Amino acid sequence: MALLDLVTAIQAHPGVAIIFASISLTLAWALRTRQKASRQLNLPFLAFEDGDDSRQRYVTDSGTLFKIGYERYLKHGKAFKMRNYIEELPPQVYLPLKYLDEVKSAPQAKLSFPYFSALLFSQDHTGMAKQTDEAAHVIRTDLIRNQPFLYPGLEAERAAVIDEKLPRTKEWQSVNPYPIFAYIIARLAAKTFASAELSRNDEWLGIMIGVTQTSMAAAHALRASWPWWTRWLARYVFPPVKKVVADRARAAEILRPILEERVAALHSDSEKSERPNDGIQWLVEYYHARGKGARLTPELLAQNQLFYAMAAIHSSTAILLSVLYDLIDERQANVKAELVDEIEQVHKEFGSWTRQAVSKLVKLDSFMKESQRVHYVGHARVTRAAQVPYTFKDGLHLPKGTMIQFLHSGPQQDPDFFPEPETFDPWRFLKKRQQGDDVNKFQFASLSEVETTFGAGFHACPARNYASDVMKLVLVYLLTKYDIKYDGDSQTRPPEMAHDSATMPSLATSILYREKRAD
Ligand code: HEM
Repeated sequence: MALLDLVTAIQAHPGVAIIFASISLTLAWALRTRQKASRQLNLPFLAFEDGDDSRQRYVTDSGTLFKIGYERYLKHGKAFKMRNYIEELPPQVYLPLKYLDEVKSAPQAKLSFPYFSALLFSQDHTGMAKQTDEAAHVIRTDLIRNQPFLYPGLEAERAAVIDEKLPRTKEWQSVNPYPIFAYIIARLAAKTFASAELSRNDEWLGIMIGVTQTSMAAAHALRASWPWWTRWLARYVFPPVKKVVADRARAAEILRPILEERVAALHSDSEKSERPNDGIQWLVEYYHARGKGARLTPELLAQNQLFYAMAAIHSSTAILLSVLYDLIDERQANVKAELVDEIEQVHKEFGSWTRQAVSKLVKLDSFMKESQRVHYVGHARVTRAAQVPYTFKDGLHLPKGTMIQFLHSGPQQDPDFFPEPETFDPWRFLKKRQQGDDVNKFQFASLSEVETTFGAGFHACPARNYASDVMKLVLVYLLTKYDIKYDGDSQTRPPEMAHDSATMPSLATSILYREKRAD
């Protein structure tokens, strides 16, 4: 509308003037609040100083800046901020380790893990499933309580799904591993966190594997083309957002009969021991115990299931693939043979892969941890956003909406924490375990201020021991049943992929596999 038309409309309809004035005032208020907020965040601003400080540089090369930020600020106990390539979000704030304890103990109502995701993924407008308190609670209690009983089922399912996706062949076969591993992990996750029948439902698995990608694509597309005050409309008309909403609705439809059956069984006089032991049941019983049975709708169950899929599938798949890339690297040939020996000895002793048996794979555990130290998946951990203005004990003030995180990658390469950090020492953590007074320390799933693969504090991943063991079960099968190598002349690990603070093992690399031959 041209300016003249606008003036005419305002003269003819005073109501238009009021609406126009309110929108202008709201916009001015929002702008002012944002400017005020950025003034209040009193931290040094880190930027590329070599002539290219473009937005694209932050997408592809943030790792370079993180190294500088670690040496210049974090190592000396100082926080810094840097541009967020998602322009509408506030600057990224990285904190030194001295703030970790305070962040760990800060209540969710102040420094929130789910609120960080809500901002990062524009969850209010894309329909992406948000984390609920009960989703985390159930993993923290029921998964941990039931974990030892899950191993026989997981061991069998792992063999079935790997045999299906990597059929035994005498000749080398070339495959792109990421989608295959994502399917394997998704099926095991569905068996644990949903139900046995859903772990064999390919439509369900497709939605669960796809949800992270479709949700992130929707957030990017929405932010690129929709001003924030129009985004509430997107779920009705914008295809990328409609896809997220449709998948969520379809997941709820698939769940409806299963939920009805589970709720009916609770009201029958069936024995508790006859009921399934899986994530759907844990959630159904969680609600039932609180007298909220009627409120666990298929939609809410779908939300929790989609959240589990986002938490479980790509994190495990990326680490699994990353560890495999190190295992088949020609520089680790002797180490691989030692790991196979360990696996065979433990299997001989235990006969099956119980939780206790898996815990005896101490060399594999050390190798996985060193692999993640050197080839970590993602730079940032312990991500939180300030739900209210928050001031640390030393006076550092975070305005409401500030997104904070710790630089997981910094300490991994720091000789003060890990001597000769550039050397890949497969037994680095095994030696630390043997030298220390506590053999439970320095394991793949351990937590400490520099062991932050699984976060820190109350919100640290409650499924970390489960996830670590599932990856081991898959690796044990791959190492003992298959020969695997890179497809191509080079038999060394390909470089990582990077996007903003995310890092991933190469997704473009192919591997060759065949049925294992006796050497
Ligand atoms: C290797 C695989 C995995 C990695 C690397 C991983 C990593 C993480 C990290 C970094 C956090 C945030 C912790 C923090 O900020 O302090 C987290 C939280 C969480 N993860 Fe995992 N995770 C993995 C697998 C899983 C699996 C299989 C599940 C099962 C559903 C799961 C469920 C959760 C839940 C429920 C939370 C939120 C906890 C809370 O807010 O209290 N994760 N995970």
